[in-house]
Amino acid sequence: MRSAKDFFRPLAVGAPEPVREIPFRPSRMIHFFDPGNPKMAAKVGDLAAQCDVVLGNLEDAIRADRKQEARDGLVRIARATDFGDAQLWTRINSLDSPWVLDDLLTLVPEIGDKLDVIMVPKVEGAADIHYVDRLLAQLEARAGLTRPILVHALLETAAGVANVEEIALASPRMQGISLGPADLAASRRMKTTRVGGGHPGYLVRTDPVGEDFTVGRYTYQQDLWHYTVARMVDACATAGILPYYGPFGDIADVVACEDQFRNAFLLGCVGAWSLHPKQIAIAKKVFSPDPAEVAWARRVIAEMGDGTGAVMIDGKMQDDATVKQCRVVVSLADALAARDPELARAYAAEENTDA
Ligand SMILES: CC(=O)SCCNC(=O)CCNC(=O)[C@H](O)C(C)(C)COP(=O)(O)OP(=O)(O)OC[C@H]1O[C@@H](n2cnc3c(N)ncnc32)[C@H](O)[C@@H]1OP(=O)(O)O
Ligand SMILES: CC(=O)C(=O)O
Ligand SMILES: [Mg+2]
Repeated sequence: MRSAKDFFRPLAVGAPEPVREIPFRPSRMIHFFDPGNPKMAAKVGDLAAQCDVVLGNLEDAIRADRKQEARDGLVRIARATDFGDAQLWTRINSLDSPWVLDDLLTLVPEIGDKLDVIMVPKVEGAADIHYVDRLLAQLEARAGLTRPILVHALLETAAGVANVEEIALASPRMQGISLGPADLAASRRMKTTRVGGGHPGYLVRTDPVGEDFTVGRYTYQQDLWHYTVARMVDACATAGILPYYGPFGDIADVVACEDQFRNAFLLGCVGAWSLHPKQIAIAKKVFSPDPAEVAWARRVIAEMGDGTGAVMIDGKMQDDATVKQCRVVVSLADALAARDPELARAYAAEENTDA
């Protein structure tokens, strides 16, 4: 581990200064596209207008014989597209794969000035981030980049979860972490065959009511991802970086997707992945605080004055700690409204109703 005083020094001569704080940029949905798929490539401009983040995926879901096509496609798209306020991210291949070196050696010099964040899959510990950190610094210096490319880790191995705190703190480049439930399930030897979401077999059951154990008992399905998401959120909050739920693979089930995203939102995540255009609106809805909640939070802040002491509002006790929660909601709402005029109008309309 680097000493505290060296932490913010560039890792290569001529590399840009590391950032001291991760900028909060709206990232409610990280929309995945295959840059080698002409149909998807043609939609990237439109997707950038609707999404906070568009991500050119080079890793899983891109066939081995199409890796180069995807990489070349991403270079073309990045150069040709005006992304407006949207961020451009990529997911490179895993560090043990035969493709990752070409990914980095191509993308940083060719489009390093357009890439905001590089997502690194299957991160197992701080050493993986340190490797990418140094290599990026060398490549940035050679390419003459003036802004560091940030790094996002994908939490999808048992070792990664065991080391999530050190991963989050590994470098000033660390922008955030996403849950990767599919690979994580395999790594943990979970007995599921899904990409995220719950499982009807993972449940608790009420006690028996008589001698027959089969009657009169209710079951409640539990969230398979609660522990990991909560741990990831704590690691990210401690490190000052951003946590995300990952993908929900049952594209048709828009209802369960919304539930899974909302659990993550309530636990502290700032966004989730959209794998299909249908999931963009779900993420936008879920990860934008509800207008009524925002109006309530503003009221609590206003009525609490300097933020200390205790008051009753509509029968509910408010004190310093509820004001802090309300500030989280309001500052997120303000940041999102600054980028999303439709949301700004919804917040303003709710304020006017309330007044
Ligand atoms: C576990 C993990 O690692 S998750 C991350 C890796 N996986 C991914 O990135 C998957 C990304 N998504 C996809 O590849 C696709 O959405 C699939 C394969 C799941 C489904 O694709 P399709 O069968 O084509 O879906 P569908 O027929 O509903 O598509 C409707 C339209 O949306 C387009 N579309 C589908 N997904 C996307 C996308 N992610 N981005 C942009 N356009 C898309 C299709 O090209 C199609 O376009 P068209 O109307 O011009 O023909
Ligand atoms: C997101 C991802 O890569 C996974 O779930 O494996
Ligand atoms: Mg994966």
